[in-house]
Amino acid sequence: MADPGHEQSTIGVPIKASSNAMNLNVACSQAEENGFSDLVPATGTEEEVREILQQTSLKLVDDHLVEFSEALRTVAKALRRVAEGTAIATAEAAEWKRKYELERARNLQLKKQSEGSHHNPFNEKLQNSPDRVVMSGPQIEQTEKCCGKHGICSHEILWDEAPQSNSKLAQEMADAKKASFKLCWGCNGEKSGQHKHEIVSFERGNITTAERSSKQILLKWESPPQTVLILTKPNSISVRTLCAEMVRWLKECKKIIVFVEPRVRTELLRETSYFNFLRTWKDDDEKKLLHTKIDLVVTLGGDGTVLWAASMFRGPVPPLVSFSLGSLGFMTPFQSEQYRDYLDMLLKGPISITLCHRLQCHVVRDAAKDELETEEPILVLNEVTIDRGISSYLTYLECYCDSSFVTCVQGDGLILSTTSGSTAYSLAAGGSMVHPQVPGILFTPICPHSLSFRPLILPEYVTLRVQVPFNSRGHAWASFDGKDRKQLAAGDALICSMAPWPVPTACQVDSTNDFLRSIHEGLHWNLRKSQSFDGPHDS
Ligand SMILES: NC(=O)c1ccc[n+]([C@@H]2O[C@H](COP(=O)([O-])OP(=O)(O)OC[C@H]3O[C@@H](n4cnc5c(N)ncnc54)[C@H](O)[C@@H]3O)[C@@H](O)[C@H]2O)c1
Ligand SMILES: Nc1ncnc2c1ncn2[C@@H]1O[C@H](COP(=O)(O)OP(=O)(O)OP(=O)(O)O)[C@@H](O)[C@H]1O
Repeated sequence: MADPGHEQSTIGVPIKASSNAMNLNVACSQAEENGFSDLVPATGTEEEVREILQQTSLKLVDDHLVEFSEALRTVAKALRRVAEGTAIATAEAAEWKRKYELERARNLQLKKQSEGSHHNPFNEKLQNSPDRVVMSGPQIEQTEKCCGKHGICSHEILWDEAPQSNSKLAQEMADAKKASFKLCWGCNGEKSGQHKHEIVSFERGNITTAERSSKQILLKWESPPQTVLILTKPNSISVRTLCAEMVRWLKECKKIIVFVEPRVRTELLRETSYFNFLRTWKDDDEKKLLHTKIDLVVTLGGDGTVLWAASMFRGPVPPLVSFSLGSLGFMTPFQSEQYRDYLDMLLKGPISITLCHRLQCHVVRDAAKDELETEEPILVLNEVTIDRGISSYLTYLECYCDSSFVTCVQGDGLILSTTSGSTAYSLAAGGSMVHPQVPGILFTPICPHSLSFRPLILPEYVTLRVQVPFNSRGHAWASFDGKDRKQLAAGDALICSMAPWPVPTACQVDSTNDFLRSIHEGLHWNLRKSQSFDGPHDS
């Protein structure tokens, strides 16, 4: 009798059994092809093999579907990024074109005004030269230097026609006529109005760069400062004592309105009710408006207090004066013992300042439907670190710079640092020390598991994107100036670019002198005993 579970074929073979056996063979070979051969026992019964194959084939289907949907998601995101990038680039190019046309129109007008009445130094030089070239076509002219007030200085004054002359040089010049060109801005060069000054000018076809980093800046008060915010390192008796003394002096000798943190006000009031005049804020909304009231911020503590002060301002930051009451004090150039003299000087002005750039960081969760759906931006003065946190696996981070793939970080993590943060964690991870006025973003790996991964310094206008890919074994953790750890799961990304609000920090002397003094005194840079004169010499 036939097995009730099996139909009979016309030749009396149980169909299901035979097809099952066939399927089994096919499935076995498929499993082997897919690298699951070790799962199929060599001496297993048919039932055991079938069970394993059912599990593996289901697992395979599931895995393939997951992989496929992840791949689709990645492609969709990449397409969206490309589309956004193109839109931004097109808008920027249009804006530059508009500025260029305006500038050109202005130049033509200037040329008309000055024609006939104006000696062109360039032409004069040519006329006096032995190989005199008689210029024809549009006159080459020196326009007044326009520095940023009118947007880009794009005086494109190329001569369109060949100079006419019988001289040999003129003939050679005519033969080697310089091709005209145009420079277009296709990246985030002027994103969010960060770059108000001209970047590149091209006069007579020569590309000339304007200075990108600012020279020493002086801050001059137009009206006397009236409000000072004092921020202090917590749990330090010497800091609290100095704070109380400084508050009294500012109020009584300088008639200054003093703000302190709510914690500090409570502490001081516990000592005496004299400090009732101290101002503070009640909630986050009031705190957000501080920059509209405060003329000068004073910090009493170490570098951590400077970072704390910067983190309080999520937009513009008032000028910051840091008194050293910490151990290292890389960013605290003023000695607290002479605070009266320094404050006297600073309240009068002018103040030599360093604009310490900050990075603006956005976390984009994979769950977000839209790339623009980010969490509140976080501003850092030193760096944002993406590391493996408590995970014991290597971090696996995909990094992009604008739309270009940079690398995959496989190691303990990655530091994206400002130049003023270059002497902090980035330095410890092997990054360069960079003068704080150099505009740039440091890209420093932490313990990379690779012999060839060297730190990079990228230009300040780029946008960096660090993504935890779906095939990462562990999560990553982002921390901001060493604080506020945030977990980044597979698919999450951190987007980082230069923030438009630097921290204007008062210098003791100037930014270069302060920087060099800090690396010598704080970090003992290149400390070595001098070679003695005593010994062999070049004859
Ligand atoms: N391995 C490391 O060197 C390491 C590890 C973690 C954090 N950090 C740094 O600590 C910073 C947080 O500082 P904190 O005071 O809140 O923590 P903290 O008390 O742990 O101080 C870390 C040290 O870094 C110094 N520092 C901070 N900013 C600096 C800068 N721009 N240049 C030179 N030295 C600097 C501080 O003076 C302090 O000695 C982070 O932003 C990070 O740069 C460094
Ligand atoms: N006003 C504040 N409120 C809360 N925390 C603060 C404040 N000021 C500083 N901190 C935190 O206190 C810690 C120690 O401060 P800070 O780094 O200034 O002192 P330090 O460690 O003695 O000095 P240094 O960093 O020069 O060694 C830092 O982590 C900082 O973030």
